[in-house]
This record gives sequence, structure tokens and C-alpha cells, in this order.
Amino acid sequence: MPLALCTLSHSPLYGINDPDPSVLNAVDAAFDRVRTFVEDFDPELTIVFGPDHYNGVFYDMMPAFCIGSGARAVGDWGTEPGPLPVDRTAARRLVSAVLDDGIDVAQSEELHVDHGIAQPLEFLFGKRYSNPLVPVFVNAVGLPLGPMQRIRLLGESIGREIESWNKRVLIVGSGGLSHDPPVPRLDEATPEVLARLIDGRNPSPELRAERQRRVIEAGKAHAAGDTSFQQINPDFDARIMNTFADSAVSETDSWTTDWMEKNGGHSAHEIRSWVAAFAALSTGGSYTVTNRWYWPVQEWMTGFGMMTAIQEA
Ligand SMILES: O=C(O)CCc1cccc(O)c1O
Ligand SMILES: [Fe+2]
Repeated sequence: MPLALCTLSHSPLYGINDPDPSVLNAVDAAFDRVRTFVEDFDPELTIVFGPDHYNGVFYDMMPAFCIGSGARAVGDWGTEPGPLPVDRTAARRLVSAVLDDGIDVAQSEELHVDHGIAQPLEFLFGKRYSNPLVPVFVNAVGLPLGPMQRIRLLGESIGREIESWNKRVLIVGSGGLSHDPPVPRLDEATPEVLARLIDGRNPSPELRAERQRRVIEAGKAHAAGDTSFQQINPDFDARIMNTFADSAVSETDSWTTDWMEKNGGHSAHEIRSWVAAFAALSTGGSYTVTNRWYWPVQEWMTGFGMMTAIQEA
């Protein structure tokens, strides 16, 4: 039974700071194509790899990656709050299989996910989706991060296991390409920010609104040409997407955290979700990238890319 993949950038500024209609229409048309791709594939299960931005996972216990055998959306940036339709049995089997492979994955029976996982699901399945899924948190902002090889091995381990289930499984990878939005960082946190990075769950509506306002302002400034932000890097993004299109997933092992940050900005680590997704797809043999799109969108503060791929029969 074939596996299918779609990897896509996210940006909470979609629908808030929108680019020129010609760009927005092109992105929306691509989303329509991706949705058709998913409907045609008709997944029985969806595995979604995505990051968190200190809305659901904090430094009180920061795992490198964590499989959610239960999950709830925190509802940031207008995403729907509440429980996710997690296939607990499938998720627990994945945890066992990955541990058996010698990868010390964390498990959560109630993984809190933010727009990093909720936004692509809503884009793909609509607001109130009920199709079974397994969310996998991939640490991309809580530095320090381990080597890229580990995320590839995690993806491959998950890929081998789902391959053995003989089900139509859709693999989703969520994250921006090059981008550097104002996400707080441990190494420069004031005591007040540090407290939020350790224990920031259920912020007051005022605090959440203030954080979001800061990101919206940054997006506006970025779009207006403020160069104090690290710029979107289309060459870097093309290199990333070409690597996946060329089925060269293991080349990502040599990408260092430093290299990714210098060329792609701090949030470029979200590409780890794409690595996990393509690694999972690659375990069943060769795959074909059926579509790819890319726009550098200043208003959304990110290189915005999407790819779809299927296993070759
Ligand atoms: O709310 C936040 O902390 C960061 C929001 C954010 C902005 C642009 C692109 C992203 O991928 C992203 O996640
Ligand atoms: Fe993000």
C-alpha cells in the first residue's frame, strides 16, 4: 500500500498580513491542488510532524521529539482549540517501534500542539476534521538541537513501521523554510521571558494577544523593507527543496545547526519536520515528487513552500 507525503510551510500571518493578491491567489490555488491530492489519496491515517513555538511544549521538559498518543490544540492564532482525533493505538505502536529501533522518543498522552501542527491540518482537512492522525512534535526552536541525522532516523523508523501496516498513510511535514520571526530564545531571555519559556501554558488572553501583536508588527515591518530581520533566502530554500526532490534525504545529515541558522534564520530548523516526513516516505523504496511550489513571502515572514510526493509502485 503506498504512502503519500505533503510538506508545507506554515505562517500564522496567513490571513492577517497578506501579500499581493497575485501571490495569495497562487498560494490558495496550490492549496487547492494539495487538498485534491490528499482527497484522491484518501488516507486512512495521517502522521503529522511539526514544531511548537512555546505554546504547547516548554523547557520544563524539552524533548527532541515526542509522539502524541493523545493531543489537544491550544488554539493559538485562531486555530480551533480542543482535542485532536488521535489514533491512540497507532500512536502507541509507533512509540514502541521507534524505541525498539534505539531512538529515545518521548511519548505524550496529551501533547499540546500549536499552529505548527494545527494550521496545516486545518489547511488540509478544514476546520473540524475528524480523520485519525498521529501528531509528532519535532523540536525546532528549543535550542540546543541534536544532529540532523537523528531526525532522519526518527522519520525512517516511523516509515518502516507504517509501511508494515498496509494502510494508506499520509505523511505531513509542517514548517517554514528560511525565516526568522520573533520567537523568544533561551540564551537571551530576561527572567520574565525565561519564566514563560519554562512554564508558559495557558497564558492570559492579554499575554497571548500581546505576543501575537508583536509578530504581526514584525511581519508588517519586514514587508515594508526593514532589514533588521534576517531576510528570506530563496537560494537556501531552493537547495533544501532540491535535496528532497532529488531523493537525497541522507544529505541532510551534514547540515549543521549553525549553517541552517546563518543561511535560513533561527526558524529554519523547522525544516526538520520535512526531513522526518521525507525520511519516512523514503523507507518504502523510491518516491516521486508530484508537485512543488515556492514563494518568498515577506508579509508572512517566511519562505513559503509546499511539496507533494508519492511512493513509486
Ligand atoms: O507565533 C510565533 O511564535 C511565531 C509565528 C511564526 C511566524 C512566521 C512563520 C512561522 O513559521 C511562525 O511560526
Ligand atoms: Fe513556525
